Amino acid sequence: MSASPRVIDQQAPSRAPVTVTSLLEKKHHGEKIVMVTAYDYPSATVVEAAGVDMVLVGDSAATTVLGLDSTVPATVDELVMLSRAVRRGLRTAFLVSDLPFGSYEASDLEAVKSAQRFVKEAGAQAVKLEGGGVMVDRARAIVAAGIPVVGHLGLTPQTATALGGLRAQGKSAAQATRMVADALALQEAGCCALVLEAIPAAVADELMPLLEIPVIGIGAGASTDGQVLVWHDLLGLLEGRTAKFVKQYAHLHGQMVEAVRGYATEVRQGEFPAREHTYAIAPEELQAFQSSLAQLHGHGDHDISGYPA
Ligand SMILES: Nc1nc(=O)c2c([nH]1)NC[C@@H]1CN(c3ccc(C(=O)N[C@@H](CCC(=O)O)C(=O)O)cc3)CN21
Ligand SMILES: CC(C)C(=O)C(=O)O
Ligand SMILES: [Mg+2]
Repeated sequence: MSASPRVIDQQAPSRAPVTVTSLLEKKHHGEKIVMVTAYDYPSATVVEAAGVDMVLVGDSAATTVLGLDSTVPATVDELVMLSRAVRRGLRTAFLVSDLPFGSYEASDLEAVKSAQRFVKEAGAQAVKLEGGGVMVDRARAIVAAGIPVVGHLGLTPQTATALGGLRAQGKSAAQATRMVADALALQEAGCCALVLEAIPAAVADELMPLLEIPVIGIGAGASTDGQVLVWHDLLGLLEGRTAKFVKQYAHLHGQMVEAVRGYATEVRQGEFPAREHTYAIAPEELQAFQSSLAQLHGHGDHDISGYPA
């Protein structure tokens, strides 16, 4: 085989790369923005082929890919590795990487250093960080370093312990009012977009007219400029219950179990591999090989080809 180009490189480019500017244009034209998470090369090629606008390498990788029970343990090294793989599968979609818990909160310097790793090592086009308050300063520092930042308010899973669990946020007037202040502050700090997670739709409805940057919702109702879902959730790749905001567009877990069961059954019954999955050797080469084996061992009649003639 010659050095074969990646599958996606063989497709004719069908649209220009998504940029911060084109996302803003989409908002202004009232076109919904589609975002989805991806964590590796194959998932990236799928979301690219499906034409999504933004791809998030979420710290949800901790729960969806690594099997942990929260996003807190995710590290920059892990998310950089996954982001690099996703980058290789994208051509036009806009790549955002989550800054994991503990990689940006302590200082502006720490935040900028972490964000730079995603840009330099993985080719991320933006980073996302969770929270308002002092995190607005972290966002501003990263923007000042020339890296686009996506904010994230509402249910912020990295600080779920402080929020009293993975619970919808902004359900009190006080909380909702603070969220508006944080959203405006993140916008003022230069964020290029904002994610709103698990808040009442009516709160998002009130927030939308106040914001000029694209707002991507997950469990924030239908009025946001776009939606984001987790890859495993939308495809039904994991067993068990999902959050209220999840819609499953497929149930691939069951299909995958069936496929692997089929494989196991065929191996056990000797049906796989069949002849078409096996390599042939020229009869004269096989004969010569068997003769040399016979010489090595001093007697003949071995058939070690493994397959009946
Ligand atoms: N697969 C997956 N999808 C996600 O969206 C996701 C992750 N994993 N892991 C990291 C965080 C955790 N997230 C979650 C997880 C669970 C709920 C959940 O079950 N929420 C309750 C809220 C109940 C309440 O507010 O009282 C729900 O029923 O929706 C919400 C967000 C979002 N992120
Ligand atoms: C759910 C999205 C917004 C996220 O932050 C993640 O997947 O980590
Ligand atoms: Mg996240």
